[in-house]
Amino acid sequence: MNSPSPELPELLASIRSHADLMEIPESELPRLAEEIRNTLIHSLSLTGGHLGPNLGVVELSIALHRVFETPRDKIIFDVSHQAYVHKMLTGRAPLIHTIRQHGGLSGFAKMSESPHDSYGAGHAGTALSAALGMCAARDLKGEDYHVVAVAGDAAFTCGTTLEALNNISQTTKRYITILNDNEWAIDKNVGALAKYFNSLQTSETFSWLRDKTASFIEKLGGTQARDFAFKLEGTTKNLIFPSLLFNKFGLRYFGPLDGHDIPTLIRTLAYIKDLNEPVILHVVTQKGKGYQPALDNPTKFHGLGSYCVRDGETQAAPTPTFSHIFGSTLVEMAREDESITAITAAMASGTKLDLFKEAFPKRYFDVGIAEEHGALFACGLAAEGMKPYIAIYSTFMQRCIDMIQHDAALQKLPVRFCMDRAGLSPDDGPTHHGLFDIAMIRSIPNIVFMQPKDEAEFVHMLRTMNHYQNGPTVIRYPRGCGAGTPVPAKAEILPIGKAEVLQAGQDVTLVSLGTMIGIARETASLLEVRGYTVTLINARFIKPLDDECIRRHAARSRVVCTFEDHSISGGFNSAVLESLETGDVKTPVEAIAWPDQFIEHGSESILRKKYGLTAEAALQKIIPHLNS
Ligand SMILES: Cc1ncc(C[n+]2csc(CCOP(=O)(O)OP(=O)(O)O)c2C)c(N)n1
Ligand SMILES: CC(=O)[C@@H](O)[C@H](O)COP(=O)(O)O
Ligand SMILES: [Mg+2]
Repeated sequence: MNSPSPELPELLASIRSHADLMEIPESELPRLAEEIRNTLIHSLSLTGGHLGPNLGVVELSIALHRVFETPRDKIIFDVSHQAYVHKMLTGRAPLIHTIRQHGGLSGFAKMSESPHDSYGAGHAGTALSAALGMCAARDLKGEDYHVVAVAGDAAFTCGTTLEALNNISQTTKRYITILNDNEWAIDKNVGALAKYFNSLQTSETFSWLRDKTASFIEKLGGTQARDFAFKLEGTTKNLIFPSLLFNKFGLRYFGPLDGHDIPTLIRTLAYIKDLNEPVILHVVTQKGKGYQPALDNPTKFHGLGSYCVRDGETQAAPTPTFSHIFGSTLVEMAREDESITAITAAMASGTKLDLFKEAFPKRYFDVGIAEEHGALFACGLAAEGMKPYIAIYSTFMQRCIDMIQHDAALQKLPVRFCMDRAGLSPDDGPTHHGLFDIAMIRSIPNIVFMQPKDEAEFVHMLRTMNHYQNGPTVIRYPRGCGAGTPVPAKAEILPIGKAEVLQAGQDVTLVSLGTMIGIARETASLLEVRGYTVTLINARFIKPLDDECIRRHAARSRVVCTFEDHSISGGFNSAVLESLETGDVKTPVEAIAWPDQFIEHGSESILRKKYGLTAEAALQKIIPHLNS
């Protein structure tokens, strides 16, 4: 990615190091904040990205970088989708126009991108634990740098965050957590803690504090700031006892503070920086601050593609996506089947379970960013005769492997695991690609595991899942649309473990999984124009694999080629190889799959070409076997 860097506004352009940031008079920092906001709004209108979360942390990021000095001090962002401002303040403002573009900046903190990114992420609930490990390392090495974990309110719905909280005070005396509370996950945040945080914000005391703080703190500095911080803590402790919960975890609580008030943030951070006890600072921010369309629609502006700066309008994306079909099919099935329930782990919009929520609010559960809990909750529902459908992106389902194995499969509980975003998540990149789930799941006994070749087959598979009661079923499907096959009026129940033979030939057997059927079909055509005859199998089931069908066709071909949107390591190709070996079929096997490495971010077409997930690449692999 080497498009020229657009000109940056004056103050932002002047920051190449921490010293440059410190040169800017404090009175000019609000202007810097405005410059950063404008740059974000304009730059992301072209590239897309996580606009709302970043607009919300502009002042907080400035204050953090005024008080702490990275890379010596460590700032660890939870998810790190809100780290764009941090990137801009650590020498990467001239590259902000490359964010999420192939070869450009990552949309997340990334250790290999900059020494200022002390810890990378993409999944939620990692910051507090990783920061605690860093504190322990610092203490053991006898060093004295600061470690700050910055986590959103929804990160406090993650089990790992609560597990870290439970451990902090027994591990270190110097630990700083910032709770960035904007009341939103991607959709509205849920759960008891969200309610609790919210009650603090709306309390009269916080309004009083908000009014008083700004004028009061401006007059302060040095020891007066210290006094103020004590007052702030004392006031909130006495009046609305927000500190109670965190005190029980051994953390000293400060806040809630207005997270857009730079002087207050700087004074408070400077005060808590050297405390010899673990601290949590609760700041209240507005997701999307400074841009009306983002304030009006926090869910849309959490993360989006390109948009029009004037009104925030985006180009309509092609529909129906697999997620849409999932959401609407589930609603239809639930009209006839009252035992159907739906569970999301804070991804109602992304998975389109928002359709189900609207139709059947009582049978819909948003558990927060708590995939493991969601999966166990689904097991409980299934154990009591309900039909739970839990929709989770492939990358986040990684957290549920234990629940799928130990709880659902071992006990043959008919939980329906619906795995969206299986395959590439192009702009998010390696933290989000769903390229490992087959390897993780196919070794689990008692599982039915499938992937549809197109939209119509997806509906049949969802119906098949609903019918199947002998154990857990898993279905993987990709981001976006398939071939556009019309959704059938009447869904069929597919025979479990039976592949579909789309055409039969003698020379080559192509075994395709899911929407890779498009590339497999193209490969078949390229072979046919060269005079070869081709068998084309749509596998449908990863488990149970249709051994009989695949072995029979493979045995009479000169070469087999498998196609999957998954890592080569342990995936569908491995399943076919195992099957052929067990069946004593000696035909050579080629694979079109992602290599055994983390795949960077970038557009789908660039990545597929680069890594050879194309019909041309398949042909190159197959032809030598036919010439020999
Ligand atoms: C384990 C996991 N599940 C789901 C997600 C998807 N996700 C990304 S950001 C986000 C909401 C984060 O909300 P919060 O932490 O409050 O930060 P905010 O965006 O509000 O600043 C979710 C659910 C994720 N990144 N990781
Ligand atoms: C940061 C995060 O995890 C989500 O916001 C993710 O970027 C959403 O991806 P989709 O656009 O595929 O829903
Ligand atoms: Mg939030």
